[in-house]
Amino acid sequence: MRAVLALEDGTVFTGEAFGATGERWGEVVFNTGMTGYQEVLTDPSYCGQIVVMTYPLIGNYGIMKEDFESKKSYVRGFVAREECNRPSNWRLSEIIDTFLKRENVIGLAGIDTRALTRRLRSFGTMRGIISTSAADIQSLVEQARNCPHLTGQDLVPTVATTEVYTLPGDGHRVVLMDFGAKLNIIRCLQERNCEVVVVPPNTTANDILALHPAGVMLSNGPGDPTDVPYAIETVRSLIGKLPVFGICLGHQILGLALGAKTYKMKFGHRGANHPVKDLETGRVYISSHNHGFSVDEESMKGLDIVVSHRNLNDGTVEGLKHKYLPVFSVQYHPEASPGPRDSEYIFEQFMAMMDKGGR
Ligand SMILES: NC(=O)CC[C@H](N)C(=O)O
Repeated sequence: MRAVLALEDGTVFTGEAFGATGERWGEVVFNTGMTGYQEVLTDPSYCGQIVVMTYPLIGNYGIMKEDFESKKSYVRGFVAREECNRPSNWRLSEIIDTFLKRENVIGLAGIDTRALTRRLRSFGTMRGIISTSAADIQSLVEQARNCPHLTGQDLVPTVATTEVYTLPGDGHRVVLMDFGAKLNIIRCLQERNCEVVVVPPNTTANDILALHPAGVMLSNGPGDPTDVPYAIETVRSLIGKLPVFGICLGHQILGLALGAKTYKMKFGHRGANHPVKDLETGRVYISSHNHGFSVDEESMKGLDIVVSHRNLNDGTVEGLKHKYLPVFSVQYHPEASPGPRDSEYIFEQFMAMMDKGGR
C-alpha cells in the first residue's frame, strides 16, 4: 500500500505504508539514534509529532515487552528508510508492523529520509500530514499548512496520569509530577530505593507538600512548556521548600518558574549522541536527547540561577541550578532509554540533596 508524507512547504514524499492506515497531522521531527526506535515510539514526549528516523534500517531487532517507556505510543506517524519485518533477536515479542497496527500509528518506509532530514535541518521543523488514503496530494499540502502548530495544543493532560499512585520503596519518598513521564525515570528512582508517588500535572503545591516528600521530580513531557502555566505556578510555590529536580519538560518548567524564558529551537535535538559538558567538572558526556524547546540563556541573567551544562554542538543550555537552593534540572535524559547511561550520576546528585534534607 502507498503512503505519503506532505510537508507545509509543499514537499511530498511517497513510499510504502506499514503499521496502521488512515491520515494524521503532526509536527515532523527527526531522530538520529542508531538504535532505540522502541523507546522513541513509546516516549510520551513525542505526542503530537511525526518522527523520522535517520538511521536507515528500523525494526531489525523487533519490539520487546520489557522495553516500553510508557503503556502506549503517542507519536502521530513514523518514517523510516527501510522497515524490517523479519527481525532477529532472542528477546523479541513482536515485529514493529504488528506493534504500530495495534497502536494505530501510520508508518511510511522507502523514502529518502536523508533528503527529508536535510530539508528539516535547513528550513526548521515543519507541520506535515502522513496519509495512506490521499487521492489528491495538493490538498494534503493545503491541510498541512492549515493544521495547528505544536504550541497551543494542550498535550500534557492527554499523556499524564489522572490518578495518584505509589510505587513502594524503603528509601526517600519522591513525588514525581507526571507530565508524560518515561518509565525509566521511575526505574532510576526505584533502583535507588525511593518510594515514588506519581501525581497528575495539575496537583497543587499544598497537596504535594501534604505527602511529606523528601524531594520532588518534574518529568519529561510533550509540547511547549508555556502551555502548562498551572504546573509552572505549582513549581514556583515548591522552590525553597524542598529539593526539586527536573528533566527535559520538567527542566523547562523549572526555568520558567524561576523567571527565565523558553524558546522554540529551529529543529531541536533528538538522538543518542549529543555531547554535553558538565561545567562544574569540565567532563563531557555523550547523552540522549529529545527536545524542541530550550531555556534562553540571556533570560537567566540577573536571576539566582546558573547554567550547569552546555551542549557542545550548538552551545545551548542543557542544565541549570539555583545558586543557593537545592533546585536543579537537565534538558537531556540522564535516564537514557534510549541512549548512553553515562549521565545517571545526575540522579545521585538528587539523592545527595535529599540525604541532606533539602538544606
Ligand atoms: N522530552 C521532553 O520532555 C521534551 C520537552 C518539550 N516537549 C520539548 O520538545 O522541548
